[in-house]
Amino acid sequence: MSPKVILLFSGKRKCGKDYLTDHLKEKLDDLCEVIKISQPIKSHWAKEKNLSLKDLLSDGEYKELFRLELIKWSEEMRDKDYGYFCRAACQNAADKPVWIVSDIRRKTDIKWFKETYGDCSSLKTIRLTADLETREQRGYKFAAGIDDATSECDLDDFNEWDLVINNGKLRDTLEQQLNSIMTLLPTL
Ligand SMILES: Nc1ncnc2c1ncn2[C@@H]1O[C@H](COP(=O)(O)OP(=O)(O)OP(=O)(O)O)[C@@H](O)[C@H]1O
Repeated sequence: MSPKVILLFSGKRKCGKDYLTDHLKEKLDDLCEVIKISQPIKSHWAKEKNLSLKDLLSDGEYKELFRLELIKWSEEMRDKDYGYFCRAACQNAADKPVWIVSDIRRKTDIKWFKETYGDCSSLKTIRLTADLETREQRGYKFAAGIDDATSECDLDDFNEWDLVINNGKLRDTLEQQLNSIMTLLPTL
């Protein structure tokens, strides 16, 4: 069964995607399922390449050895099938009225969700923003090849968000931020 509402969250590194979606999860509790598109990438790759997922996920030389290849492989998969990782992430998601997708990165991610669930679910897109100084205080440091790549920048010029939430300086309280998200939900 499809969820009633799918909330698609996006934002630059260290803007607080995990922070806000974790708190939203606490608030909605059993009504929701949190989905991370990035999660299946490594497990799919490990399976495809017959590698140990444990070794791949540990912070060792093994991971470094394959990092570039992993990025290249995931780009190739996306070129062939832009819904590949979205589909993989949703495949095992629990049957809950609300899905919180915490890390959309591309216009094609939004396109895939609209095509796949748009007829039966209400889709809402939410952009989290935070000023550079705040993000840096949270540990962000520009990395060439990552922060200037498509996966971090493709949604920078998307401007059809249902809701934009400031999570930097002069942000609302957490409760106000969560309430603004709740206004997007129908009565569940
Ligand atoms: N509104 C907030 N109040 C206090 N701390 C916050 C707030 N938002 C985020 N943080 C903190 O900032 C840090 C970065 O946030 P978080 O990990 O949620 O960012 P992210 O967007 O998921 O980052 P990444 O894209 O790198 O995974 C965390 O330690 C988090 O607890």
